[in-house]
Amino acid sequence: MSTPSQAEVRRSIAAAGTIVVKVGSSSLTQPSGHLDPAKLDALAAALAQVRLMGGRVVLVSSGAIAAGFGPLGFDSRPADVATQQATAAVGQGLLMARYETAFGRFGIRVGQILITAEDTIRATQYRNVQRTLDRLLDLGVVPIINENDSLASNEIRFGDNDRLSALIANLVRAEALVLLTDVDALYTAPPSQPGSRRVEYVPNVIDALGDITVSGSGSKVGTGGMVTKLEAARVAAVSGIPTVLTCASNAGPAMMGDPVGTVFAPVKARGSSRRLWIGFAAEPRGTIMVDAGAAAAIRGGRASLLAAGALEVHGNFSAGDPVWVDSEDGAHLARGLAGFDSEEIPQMLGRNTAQLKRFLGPEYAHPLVHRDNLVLV
Ligand SMILES: Nc1ncnc2c1ncn2[C@@H]1O[C@H](COP(=O)(O)OP(=O)(O)O)[C@@H](O)[C@H]1O
Ligand SMILES: N[C@@H](CCC(=O)OP(=O)(O)O)C(=O)O
Repeated sequence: MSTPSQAEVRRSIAAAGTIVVKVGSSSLTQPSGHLDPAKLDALAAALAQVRLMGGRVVLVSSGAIAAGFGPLGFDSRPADVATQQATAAVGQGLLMARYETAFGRFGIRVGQILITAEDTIRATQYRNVQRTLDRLLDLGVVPIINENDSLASNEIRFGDNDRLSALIANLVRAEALVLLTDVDALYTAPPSQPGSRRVEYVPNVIDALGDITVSGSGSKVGTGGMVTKLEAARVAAVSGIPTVLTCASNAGPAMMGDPVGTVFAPVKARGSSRRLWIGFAAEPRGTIMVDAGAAAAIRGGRASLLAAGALEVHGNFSAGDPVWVDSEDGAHLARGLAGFDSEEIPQMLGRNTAQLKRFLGPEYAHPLVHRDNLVLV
């Protein structure tokens, strides 16, 4: 695929039929950290324009914790996980009530979907989310998605919504991803650093990562900072989706293809969404180390990981969890979804299918990771 010009990428964003917009907590809050209804109303108005012109719009919105801590009597965002989860349970309803009113002014309905990283990697859940989103969009609804903070486990969670928004863009086959934050663009270094310059166009986000200094959140309420936004732009780019990153007040112009913020070109034609999901959705829970023969087969791209080629297993995971597949020298070869619990695997290591069937039973005569659930890294 040849690299498009900046103008071409911006035009493709303006022409997008389906668009995923992610807004961070920092764009929805006052300096105190509390939710700012005026900012939320302005965002809803910009998205409503696109919807009313026939666009299919999905909003991934953070802000549940920001919306909840004031009403609960806290001065700032709580630091411990249990209180954050309780605060999100209170704030999510308040956030949705605000969105309902704001979009209602334009006669637009909204629908809430809360997602945990854990349930998005299961095939059935993945298909359920996809089906529900497709139907909501067919009905003209603006789906509003957030991580299910109250239920997310500490070990497996998105934390920020940046990567989640890129996965959702892939899931709904969006033609554009818009990341709205509290800075107007990506800079060559954190904007507080003297000499940092705005980056207008990133033709290849993978190559660009080495030239840009990024840091975590600059605000009291955001979590991921630029690191997770670049990761989201990368996930979108490898799914064939262009991204524009800018501040929330630029949402309208960004979606119209105006020269605001930073635009990232797609680097690949559209790929399989389920495989991408496996590759990026959640942190692996463990590692299966393989011998040289299995490593070569996996690098070839068509092979399942069989127990015969596996040497060691590390970590504590259940069947269906994401795992690394590593070579003997510790290099990551692939990510995949394990076919067995970690404690079942040691007795299977090095055994071929006939041996597995004979010694352990027919239920063990299956790959440790099936090729449909394996993504090279
Ligand atoms: N190279 C960079 N260019 C722009 N912003 C950066 C860069 N590195 C770090 N940042 C910081 O990232 C912040 C945005 O991330 P974050 O606070 O997590 O926002 P959000 O709540 O929108 O997810 C900015 O306010 C900025 O301070
Ligand atoms: N899901 C959390 C998002 C946490 C957060 O701060 O995310 P972000 O502002 O996107 O970095 C919430 O709604 O509060």
